[in-house]
Amino acid sequence: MPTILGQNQYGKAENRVVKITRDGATHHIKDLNVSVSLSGDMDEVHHSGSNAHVLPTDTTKNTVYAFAKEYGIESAEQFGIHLARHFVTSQEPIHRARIRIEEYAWERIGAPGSDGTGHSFVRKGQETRLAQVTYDGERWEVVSGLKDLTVMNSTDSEFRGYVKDKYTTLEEAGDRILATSVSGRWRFNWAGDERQAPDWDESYRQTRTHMLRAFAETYSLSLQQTLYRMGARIIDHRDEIDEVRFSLPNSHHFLVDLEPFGLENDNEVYFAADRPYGLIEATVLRDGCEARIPVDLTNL
Ligand SMILES: O=c1[nH]c(=O)c2[nH]c(=O)[nH]c2[nH]1
Repeated sequence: MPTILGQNQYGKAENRVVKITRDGATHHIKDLNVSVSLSGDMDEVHHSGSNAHVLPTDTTKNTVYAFAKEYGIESAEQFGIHLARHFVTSQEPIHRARIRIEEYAWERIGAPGSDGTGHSFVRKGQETRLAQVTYDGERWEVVSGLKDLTVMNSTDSEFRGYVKDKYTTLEEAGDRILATSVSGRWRFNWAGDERQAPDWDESYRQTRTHMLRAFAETYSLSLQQTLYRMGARIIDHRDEIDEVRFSLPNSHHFLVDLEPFGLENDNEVYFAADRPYGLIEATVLRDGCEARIPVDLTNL
């Protein structure tokens, strides 16, 4: 049977790179997990086994570490841009590079110069920051995001007025807990001019703040409505972002029946279920813009 080669890509996944920048006794940490994925004129290695076009995955790993020294790590996005540009412009057979980065945040233990050492850190238990940079020699795409940002509203959430059929048992809730672990991605409209690049770190901080403010300040009629407000607030306030997608598990908190113990449960004691969970997912777009973030965020 004749066969043909379909989509293919290769590279070194999950290069763990930690960069310490020493400013006298005050040190700074960048802790990244960098995955390189290259594609292009790679038919021969699959068909005949010729490696003539193959830059070894080992080399792509080495490049990540060398670039941490040569360019430093200003932000995950900037680091990804250096790497993507390098692979596409230095290797003729490579036509497209996709760099995915997870960033783990560290917090100082104490303040440098007062009660801190300047070199002691505790890993932040909150979200993981994400960045993906794709370059094909012409077009850039930068998508940033986060995962595992766990948030809760202990009131100002209800869920009523939904469809009821013969299988519906859910009681309407006028005052419930709304909790989720945010997985979000946002796509920049940056076209590749370094002089017009956003301040990636500041953009991340602001976007995260808008997302959290919208979660906190929305009187929620459903998680779907809260999701839309979170996305719309980002699009409204951040000109550099055209598209936001969220995947929000609805972490259900069920009131426990305390009656068997002769106790009243006045919206105080809940069972936090871990599964199953409602899964609410949607994209919010700037009007006139195209949706390009994949529907399934585990694919990004
Ligand atoms: O915010 C919610 N949206 C739903 O679609 C839904 N479905 C459900 O059972 N509970 C909830 N909550």
